[in-house]
Amino acid sequence: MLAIDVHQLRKQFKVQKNREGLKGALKDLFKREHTEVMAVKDISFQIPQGEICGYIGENGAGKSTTIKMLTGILVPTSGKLVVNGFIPYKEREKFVQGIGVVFGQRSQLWWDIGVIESFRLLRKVYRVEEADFRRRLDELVETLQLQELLNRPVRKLSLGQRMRCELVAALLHNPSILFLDEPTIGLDIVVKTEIREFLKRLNREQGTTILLTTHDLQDIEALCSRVIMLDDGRIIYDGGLEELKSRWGKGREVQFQFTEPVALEPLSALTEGLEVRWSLDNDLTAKVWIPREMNVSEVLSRVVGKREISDIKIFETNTDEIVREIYQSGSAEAPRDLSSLTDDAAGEKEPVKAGAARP
Ligand SMILES: Nc1ncnc2c1ncn2[C@@H]1O[C@H](COP(=O)(O)OP(=O)(O)OP(=O)(O)O)[C@@H](O)[C@H]1O
Repeated sequence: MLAIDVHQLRKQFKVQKNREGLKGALKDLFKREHTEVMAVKDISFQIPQGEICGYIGENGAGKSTTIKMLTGILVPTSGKLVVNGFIPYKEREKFVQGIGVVFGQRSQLWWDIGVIESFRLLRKVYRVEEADFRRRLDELVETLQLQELLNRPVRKLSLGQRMRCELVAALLHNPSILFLDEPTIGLDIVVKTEIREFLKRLNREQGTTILLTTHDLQDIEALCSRVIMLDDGRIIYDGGLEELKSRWGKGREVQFQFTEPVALEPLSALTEGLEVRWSLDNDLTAKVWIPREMNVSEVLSRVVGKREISDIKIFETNTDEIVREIYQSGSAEAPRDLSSLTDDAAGEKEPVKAGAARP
């Protein structure tokens, strides 16, 4: 069974227009004018159980709107949507038992009471058996090292501590799908790494499916084998991270650590005739940028043997740059070019009841 199955999903928002001036305001009183904003434009994708998939795109691309539809908070304008075997907005009560949600910017914990009290309340909300709750809580508290925090009120926790508690809150009922919206936002690198490790382990040991929205491409690199990229409400890429890099990556950088001080000119002379770019990090360290189509060994062979080298590191193009590159090439060219990669084959269109956001 698929964890998430989406066909031709669309979300259109009706936005009220404000007319200018007093006259306009008076007219607005009687008859409001509306415009429509199409936040998600007929997207299709399938996510098998046990996958960690990154859902990325610039601000306003439609990520949150999709997640809200997938978690049953918003009703789609049209399209087909099955998550964990349920239609999220229709079968909400049964549906939420099987999913966990963490919104990095919002908390599902009660601000003024001890963390453990929030967990106990959530146990009741999700109707988890006491024994199961205890077992699960012990496990999570141990892995995320929350022992000392359990009796503190949430408002007294640091952001990193709070995020770890949010994860526990989202996982107490043992959901098979976890939706994460910017889970590492604002966290320092140590906590980010801890959270990534925890998510990897959760996926490996329990087979939890994870859909992850993030602006932090390190999250994607660390966790996701697949990336869905959204631009202006449409999917412009759906595929492997490696494939994304090889299609759009702009080359590699090799860093040399020399045993004796070096300067730019003699280094450039070594690679004369090759389209590479040298830069110095410090006296002993230099980097050379190599275009993707060139073989790294071509450059290495020119340098090794001529200079004494104590260390070599090869850096792949950073995904951040790739994404920027795709955006810059614009939604006009990129989607056409990438359409063969997206799983956007015209699925049957099955309109569902349009409606407003649920409270
Ligand atoms: N309730 C709403 N009413 C009207 N327009 C909306 C509503 N929610 C979102 N939009 C619009 O839909 C588009 C997509 O917004 P959405 O929040 O899904 O983007 P996003 O990719 O999550 O962006 P971000 O990274 O900034 O969170 C935007 O143009 C936004 O202004």
